[in-house]
Amino acid sequence: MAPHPDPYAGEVTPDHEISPPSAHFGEDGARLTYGTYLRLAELLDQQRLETDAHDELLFITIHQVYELWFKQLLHELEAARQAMFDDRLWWARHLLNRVHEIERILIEQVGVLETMTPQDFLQFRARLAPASGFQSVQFRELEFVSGAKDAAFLRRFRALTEAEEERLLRRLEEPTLWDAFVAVLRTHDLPAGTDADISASLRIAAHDRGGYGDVWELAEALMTHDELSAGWRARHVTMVERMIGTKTGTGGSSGASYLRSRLDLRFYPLLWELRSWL
Ligand code: HEM
Ligand SMILES: N[C@@H](CC(=O)c1ccccc1NC=O)C(=O)O
Repeated sequence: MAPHPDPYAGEVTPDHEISPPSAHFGEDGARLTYGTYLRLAELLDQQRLETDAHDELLFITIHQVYELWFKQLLHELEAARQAMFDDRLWWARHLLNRVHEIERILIEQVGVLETMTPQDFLQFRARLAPASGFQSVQFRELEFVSGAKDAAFLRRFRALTEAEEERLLRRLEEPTLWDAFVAVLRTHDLPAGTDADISASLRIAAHDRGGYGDVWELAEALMTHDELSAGWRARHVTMVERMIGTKTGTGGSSGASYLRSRLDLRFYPLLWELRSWL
């Protein structure tokens, strides 16, 4: 058999194949480019350093990437909540699986920031106060939507804009993922009037996966969201201890010991308790 010729061997792609002069697929308006679609001029102009410390760009970039993912997580969790109210359990699970993958990235990403040494961080740390991750509105929104509503955080925020305060107040009013899950139990004729009812219903679903497989898998997906959130808190605090030891935080808290006090937070305690009774 004749050897298969490489059609591109030794050839340079002609210019007309790189930039066709005529409109191609979907190019009618020819309005968008990579940069305009993604708003790169704006995005890449948002890293404004307070000092000339080398590592400050990394510090800002990491936080901005976190906030972009937080925005995406809120988008997915809102849709997952609606899917549960609509009893579209496959869609809720699909979205929660995406949430889990993003959350794994958020944990993994801590390692990038940890390549910064404490002494390099100290070159610009003092300039950050009183700013702190404590003031991340989207982080608190994620906690509220997930089920850990705590109005006390609104009072502890410094200098919330009106829009941010409105967003947090709305999150305090609207249903949580747990409320939506309880609605799913009811839709599937499982009692959910009290915590005791819910626990009993969870046991029924756990032991009858033929009958309640979708409900069980959804409970497990919420459990994974809870576990990964706890994982991020644990990863964050070990990084904090490595970076600043027992120093107080720029946000005015006791620092690592405040963060340690939040490690036991669980969004869905009934799902965790269930394990003891299976
Ligand atoms: C050098 C790296 C970091 C250090 C030393 C650090 C330190 C701290 C400290 C001490 C606190 C307690 C509040 C206070 O400042 O008094 C805190 C809270 C917080 N930090 Fe960080 N942090 C770091 C990186 C990050 C990153 C990359 C994020 C990602 C968004 C983040 C998000 C948060 C959040 C959301 C809180 C509030 C936690 C809560 O109230 O449960 N931090 N951080
Ligand atoms: N709270 C940190 C400083 C810090 O990490 C930070 C400062 C400004 C904006 C976001 C931050 N990230 C997490 O707390 C500290 O006490 O060193």
